[in-house]
Amino acid sequence: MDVAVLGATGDVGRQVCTQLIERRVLPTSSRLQLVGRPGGASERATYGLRADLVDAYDEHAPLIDVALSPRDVVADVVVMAAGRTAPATAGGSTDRAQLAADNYAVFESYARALAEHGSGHEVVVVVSNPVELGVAVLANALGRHRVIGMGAWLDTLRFRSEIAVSLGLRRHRIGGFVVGQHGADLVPLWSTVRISGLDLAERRDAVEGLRRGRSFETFGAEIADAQRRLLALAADDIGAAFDLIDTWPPDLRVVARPWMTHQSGAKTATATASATVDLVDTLLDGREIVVAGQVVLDGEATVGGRPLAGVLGAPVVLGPEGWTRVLLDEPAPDEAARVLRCRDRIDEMLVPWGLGRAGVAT
Ligand SMILES: NC(=O)c1ccc[n+]([C@@H]2O[C@H](COP(=O)([O-])OP(=O)(O)OC[C@H]3O[C@@H](n4cnc5c(N)ncnc54)[C@H](O)[C@@H]3O)[C@@H](O)[C@H]2O)c1
Repeated sequence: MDVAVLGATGDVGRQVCTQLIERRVLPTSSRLQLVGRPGGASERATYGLRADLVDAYDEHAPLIDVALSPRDVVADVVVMAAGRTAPATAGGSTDRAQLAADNYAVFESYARALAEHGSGHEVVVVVSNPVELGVAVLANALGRHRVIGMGAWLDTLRFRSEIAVSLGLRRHRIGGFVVGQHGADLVPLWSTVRISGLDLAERRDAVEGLRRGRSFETFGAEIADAQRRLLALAADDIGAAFDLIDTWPPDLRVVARPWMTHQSGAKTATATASATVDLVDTLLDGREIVVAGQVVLDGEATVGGRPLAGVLGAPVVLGPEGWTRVLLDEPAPDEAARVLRCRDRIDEMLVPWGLGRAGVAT
């Protein structure tokens, strides 16, 4: 099985390539295709990255080659990590509408090329932001079951980690999913949280303690306030900003910590790549595993009694040919209301591209 990484020399792309080899997800008989842009710095760095990876991992590296045109992408799994990112500076614009305008052309060029020249079976893992736009564009061209955005899986892993830290447990003892839109508009589903070793009543007590009497009715305002406070603090003392995050409840930390990490200049490339490689590993493995991901829904799940359609992060079964089933039970009322608002905001973002709920091909 072969993997292509689009935007291989970017911060995320480079980490994805490194972790694919380092974690031995790709056997030596497979091929890793590094995809860059022709001409200039990208072309030079793509060849350079190939040489560096071979230098580092010669004994167990897969075959590594370079492609510089969307039509030359050949792989079973394609990781879309190309395109612009929000500036990694304190107060830098995180305007997803502007990102959408910038990255639409990148999504579209690869979607068209894969539809025309691909095998018809590639599965695409979308990392580039806005993840929801990337998923909509690629699903429209390739079919919705072959495209999954990794943002909801990364958010899910972060939610589990933050709960684990608060309870003094390891992450693998925590279950539960984050759905919705990647970024500040995510929906951590407390109703899906499971804690191994705790019965129903103990779990309910633990979750109530962690939520500190809050509901999602005020979550949007809490996030905006948290970001304002962090920006003010980070200007003089970034350490104090991270310390402040530690005092907040887990669902707020899930949004605030990666936001601050990106704004600190470090970006979130390592964790993003790790969650992406998890999904690639699952796709290559041949087994079906429940993950969360941004997918194009067509009424497979209902929330608040309404069938969900369009792009949304949701728990899905992922296997070698893409995602199949959606495993989303009716959430709690405040969660359902936030999911529906979030779905509407994604839809608004997609409408200018003709990819709102009404325009998404299924
Ligand atoms: N989903 C997530 O959780 C998550 C987390 C972090 C970053 N991201 C997103 O991932 C994307 C990459 O982030 P980054 O930090 O690596 O950015 P980066 O600027 O470091 O790298 C982007 C790379 O894309 C390449 N590129 C641009 N257009 C291309 C094209 N048409 N073909 C091939 N390559 C092209 C650039 O040359 C560059 O190497 C961004 O959209 C960012 O917002 C997503």
